[in-house]
Amino acid sequence: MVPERAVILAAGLGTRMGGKPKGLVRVARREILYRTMALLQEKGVKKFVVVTNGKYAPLYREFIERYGFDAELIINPEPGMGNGHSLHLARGKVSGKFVLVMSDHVYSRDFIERAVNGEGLIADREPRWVDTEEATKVQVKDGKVWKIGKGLKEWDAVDTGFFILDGRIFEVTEALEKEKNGDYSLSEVMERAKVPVTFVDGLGWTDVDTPEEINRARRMLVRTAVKGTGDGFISRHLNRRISTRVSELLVEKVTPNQMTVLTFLLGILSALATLVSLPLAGILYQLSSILDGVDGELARAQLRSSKLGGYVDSILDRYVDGSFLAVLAYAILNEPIWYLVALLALLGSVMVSYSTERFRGAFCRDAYKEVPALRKLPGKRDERVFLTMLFLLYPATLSVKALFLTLAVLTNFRVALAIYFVVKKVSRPKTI
Ligand SMILES: Nc1ccn([C@@H]2O[C@H](COP(=O)(O)OP(=O)(O)OP(=O)(O)O)[C@@H](O)[C@H]2O)c(=O)n1
Ligand SMILES: O=P([O-])([O-])O[C@@H]1[C@@H](O)[C@H](O)[C@@H](O)[C@H](O)[C@@H]1O
Ligand SMILES: [Mg+2]
Repeated sequence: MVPERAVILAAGLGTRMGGKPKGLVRVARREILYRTMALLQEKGVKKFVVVTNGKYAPLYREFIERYGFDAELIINPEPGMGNGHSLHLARGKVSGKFVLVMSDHVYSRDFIERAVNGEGLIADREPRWVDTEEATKVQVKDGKVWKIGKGLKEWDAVDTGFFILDGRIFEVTEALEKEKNGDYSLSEVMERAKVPVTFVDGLGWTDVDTPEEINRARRMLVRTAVKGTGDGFISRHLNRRISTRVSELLVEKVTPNQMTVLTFLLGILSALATLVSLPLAGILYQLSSILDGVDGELARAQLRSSKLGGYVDSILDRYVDGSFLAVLAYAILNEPIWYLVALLALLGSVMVSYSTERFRGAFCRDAYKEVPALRKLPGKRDERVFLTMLFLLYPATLSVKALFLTLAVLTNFRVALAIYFVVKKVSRPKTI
């Protein structure tokens, strides 16, 4: 059960960041704290307690009001003390289980979806986006924190700055308040409390302490924004390597919808280019296919995914494919039988997408997740576009006819197999 409360430690002065509230630093066009609070809210957290300092309180208050978060601000009058004291100040504001997070950590959706179901300190045994030299490291014994700190020589995992705790933690902070006169770190609290450790390994999260680490956080968000299923062979092994780098360059400047329109226009340009130069048309078509992945990456990295955006993007892709094949047939073919083949290629290209989208309409599920066999079938859009480019690099009527014949057979055979696999899956008892 996901806790309904979350405490956010945001009382630090951000000196390594040039003296600014790190939770309000924007990465991929969103404040760090917006992303964390919005994703936690999506998972069921209803109320937030933000512990900040007197200098940054007005800025956090404006931020909370602007986005309408149900959040209470607590002022830590001594931000120069350890952040364990900041946690202690939240005592009495939360009861039962609660989430505790750092304001300067950037978490991907996948990470939060896993972490909110954990217990105790969420630790990563395969940290991909932090400098382990700088990170807080944890030695785990019997499933609990045994030792914790940045200087550990031997360690089992890295502290992700994400915790699922309960009221008992304040017994430990109470004791440390007296022993340390209020100056102690969160790490000391966790080591004293011997909190349980939950491993969430290898997912997207990072700690932002310096301006350089903003770039690392941006790269993490984009690289982990690649959609899970549905990518074809060319997309997985070629297109995504390029599109994610383009997304990194654009993620602070371009919205997903702007990218959708740009990619559509490039696709239409590639169709018109078939009237001028087949090799150029093929290359532009492949370029538009690569960039077609950017709008989705931007949307997921910027937390701006929308059903409407995906809907429009899918329809525009069909028009690009239809226009390209139609203009290519008009430019090169002149025999009725080959117009028929071109028509079958165009129909098949649209039906590949329709067959999986109709599955979603009928069963409200993702076809590639429900019927894994579909992922192995060749003929997805990224593969078709790449194949088209290859055929058009040799600009001859024969290669165009061979292309249309290949697409007509490939796409319609794939649709037939898709129907077979779906029928097989649905007719099996207790499947969908
Ligand atoms: N007295 C403090 C010190 C830090 N923090 C919080 O604990 C997290 C980790 O601390 P750190 O990365 O050190 O943040 P800053 O102290 O702001 O950074 P700096 O050390 O560069 O000043 C941050 O979310 C920070 O806001 C806190 O709540 N109370
Ligand atoms: O590096 P930093 O942000 O100053 O230190 C932080 C620690 O104060 C915190 O206890 C831990 O949970 C975070 O992961 C991070 O390591
Ligand atoms: Mg930090």
